[in-house]
Amino acid sequence: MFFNKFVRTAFLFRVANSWSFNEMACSGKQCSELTRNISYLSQDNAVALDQDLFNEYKFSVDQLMELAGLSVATAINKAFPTSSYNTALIICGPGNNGGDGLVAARHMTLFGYSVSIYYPKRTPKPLYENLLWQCENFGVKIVETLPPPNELKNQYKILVDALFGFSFKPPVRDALKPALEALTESELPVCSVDIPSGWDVEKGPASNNSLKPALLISLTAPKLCSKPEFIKNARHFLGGRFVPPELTTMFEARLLKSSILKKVLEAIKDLLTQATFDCDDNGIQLQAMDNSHVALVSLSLRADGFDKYRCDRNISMGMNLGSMSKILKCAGDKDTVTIKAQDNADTVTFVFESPNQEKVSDYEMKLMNLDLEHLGIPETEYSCTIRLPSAEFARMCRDLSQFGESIVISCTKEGVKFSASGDIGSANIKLAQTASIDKEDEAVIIEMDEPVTLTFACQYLNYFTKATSLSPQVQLSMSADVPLVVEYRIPDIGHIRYYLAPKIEEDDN
Ligand SMILES: NC(=O)C1=CN([C@@H]2O[C@H](COP(=O)(O)OP(=O)(O)OC[C@H]3O[C@@H](n4cnc5c(N)ncnc54)[C@H](OP(=O)(O)O)[C@@H]3O)[C@@H](O)[C@H]2O)[C@@H](O)CC1
Ligand SMILES: [K+]
Repeated sequence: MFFNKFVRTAFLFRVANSWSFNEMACSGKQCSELTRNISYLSQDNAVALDQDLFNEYKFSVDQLMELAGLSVATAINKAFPTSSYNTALIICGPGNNGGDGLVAARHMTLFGYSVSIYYPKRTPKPLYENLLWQCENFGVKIVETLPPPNELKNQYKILVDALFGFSFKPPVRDALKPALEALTESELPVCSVDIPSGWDVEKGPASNNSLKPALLISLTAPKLCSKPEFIKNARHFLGGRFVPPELTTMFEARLLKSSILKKVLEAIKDLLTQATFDCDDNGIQLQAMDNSHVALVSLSLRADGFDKYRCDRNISMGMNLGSMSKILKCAGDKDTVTIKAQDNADTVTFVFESPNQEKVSDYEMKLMNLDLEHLGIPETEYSCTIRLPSAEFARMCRDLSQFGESIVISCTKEGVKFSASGDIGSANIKLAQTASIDKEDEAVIIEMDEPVTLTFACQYLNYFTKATSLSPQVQLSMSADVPLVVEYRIPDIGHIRYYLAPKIEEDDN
């Protein structure tokens, strides 16, 4: 009993079926596996993956077939339980799809079904001969002659279609036509293994008369013909847990402290509703104008700052930052966070793991197609750079914004002055360079080639200070007539920089 339960969870992932969605959704780990596997394979890809499993990953055919057949039996038992569907006829073809059917027959017998097999074109190889031998010894009945399709329902409650898999090339040859007709014309629910027989592996059913399965169990990965527009209302499972994770994931970035990513999001989400994360071998970059096109945000997270980083191909992921922030709020501060994406995927997955792996949760987020142009940021020599404690800067910006909408930053050899004025009066805060630097985080350091005085909108400076918790220090770089740069260095991993153009003093004329 326990074993049965175990194998069900271990080998079966549901792809698209409303009926036990909640069960899957709350079972943490399985959901991440589920999303990782949902990309559709062409016929060539399916054959290539098959070869990789044998050649690169050293699986044997009977190993894969056993796992495939077990997941088929498990899916059938879920969708068509023995309480209502106790008799099954499995129609087996000459290839490996038929072999999956022979394995499923044995497991279905153990699940309590009364199983018969129709196996018209037997392949004289020890693998198939042994599987058939095992079936016979497990009490599976071998049907030599098929009754007419309309009589099948007098003897069986379900049919299992293990006739053709991904190597089928239409049209079906005469010798196997009766087997296919039984599947298409019986009016019994049909459970198709990997590919509904007779369908084009990529283009789906050829006509309205093609097989309409009630259940499809994709093996390894769904093929193009299993897209929802083809399988319509059929229940759809993904079976066969033998795909090595590295085959399906092409981007993976892991941080032991999710808090860094949470803080990064806090630092940008009020300025940007959406942004593209550009990932390559060197790390993750984000560059975007704020929603009102006044400020520019530039984020850089180096690959070596992550605890694990892998990016097989450059990938740009457009994300809604509000949604991403909601997801990151679900992570505990001590959780590790892993961001994962598949090749050409339209989703990204966030996995949070508690310190002892007692709790693992994953969240899948839809990616967006953002057509955002990249703005080159020129390397600039600045007339002044001011480093000061980030909390001090945040407090000054907040305090001064009570007085007016703008802050004037004036850097001279005496120090730096932040001023604001408005209806209630005016305010000036002067900071001098720290005399001795005992505590670097608390130091004020001013480097000045030429004095500069510029005016900036308070509102934006206040947005920038949302990055305060990322770094104990902030650096302001200023030159006449170029945007101010407000930079927070994120320890050991990168930086976030905000660029803000100075306000032009209004001319009296
Ligand atoms: N890792 C994986 O990927 C795994 C794959 N697995 C399973 O293997 C399946 C693929 O197996 P496969 O390659 O043996 O091909 P499959 O489709 O069963 O049969 C080909 C046979 O059909 C015949 N035939 C073809 N066209 C025909 C026609 N028009 N009319 C009549 N006959 C026709 C063809 O004959 P031939 O043309 O060679 O004379 C040949 O004998 C896959 O779908 C999955 O179920 C799992 O077991 C484990 C993991
Ligand atoms: K099939």
